[in-house]
Amino acid sequence: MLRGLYPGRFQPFHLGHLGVLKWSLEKVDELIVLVGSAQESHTLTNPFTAGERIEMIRQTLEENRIDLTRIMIIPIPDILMNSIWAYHVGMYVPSFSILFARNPLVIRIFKEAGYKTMIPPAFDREKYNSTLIRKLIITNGEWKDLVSESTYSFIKSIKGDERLKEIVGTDK
Ligand SMILES: Nc1ncnc2c1ncn2[C@@H]1O[C@H](COP(=O)(O)OP(=O)(O)OP(=O)(O)O)[C@@H](O)[C@H]1O
Ligand SMILES: NC(=O)c1ccc[n+]([C@@H]2O[C@H](COP(=O)(O)O)[C@@H](O)[C@H]2O)c1
Repeated sequence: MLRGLYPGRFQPFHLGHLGVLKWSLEKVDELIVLVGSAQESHTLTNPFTAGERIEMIRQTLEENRIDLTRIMIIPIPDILMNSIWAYHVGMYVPSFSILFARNPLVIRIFKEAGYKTMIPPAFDREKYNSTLIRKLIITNGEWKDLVSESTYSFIKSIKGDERLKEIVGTDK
């Protein structure tokens, strides 16, 4: 049984993340989606709580009829020491043998810790990136099509868009 790990902040989870997840699931039997920076929320770069991000991911998987028995979604807070981060992660998640990531720091840390790493293709990265989505939310731009229908509805239901705008002070 082959298990993989896909870390990210997922602020918010978008269709590029979904592309990576589907691609990774073709390579392994089970995938751990690691929700990083779990301690963060209510900031410009990290507006959503770990729990909210887990809901977005889970609802998107359900919407896309992805077998949830093959996926674990696990939150993890950051630590101050990059050199031991892979071991810290190893303590929070079931064993895995392949890392899926495009973030160079993450790849480096896990390579040094002896893990096999695979770099997924970029899925329309100019369009599908969370920084752009957060910017569009703040400026009242069109971001609906960059996330799944369930993520869009979920963010609206928790008034996550209003939260983000209030944080940066552009709601007035
Ligand atoms: N469109 C995409 N195609 C392929 N990989 C992606 C895409 N978007 C993000 N990733 C990868 O998914 C992982 C988690 O990404 P992350 O949660 O940081 O999203 P992001 O869109 O890069 O967010 P932000 O803009 O807030 O930094 C990283 O390895 C990142 O490179
Ligand atoms: N020292 C640490 O705690 C450490 C090191 C590298 C990445 N991370 C986390 O892993 C996640 C990586 O995701 P991104 O690719 O979205 O940046 C982030 O939440 C990041 O903070 C944590």
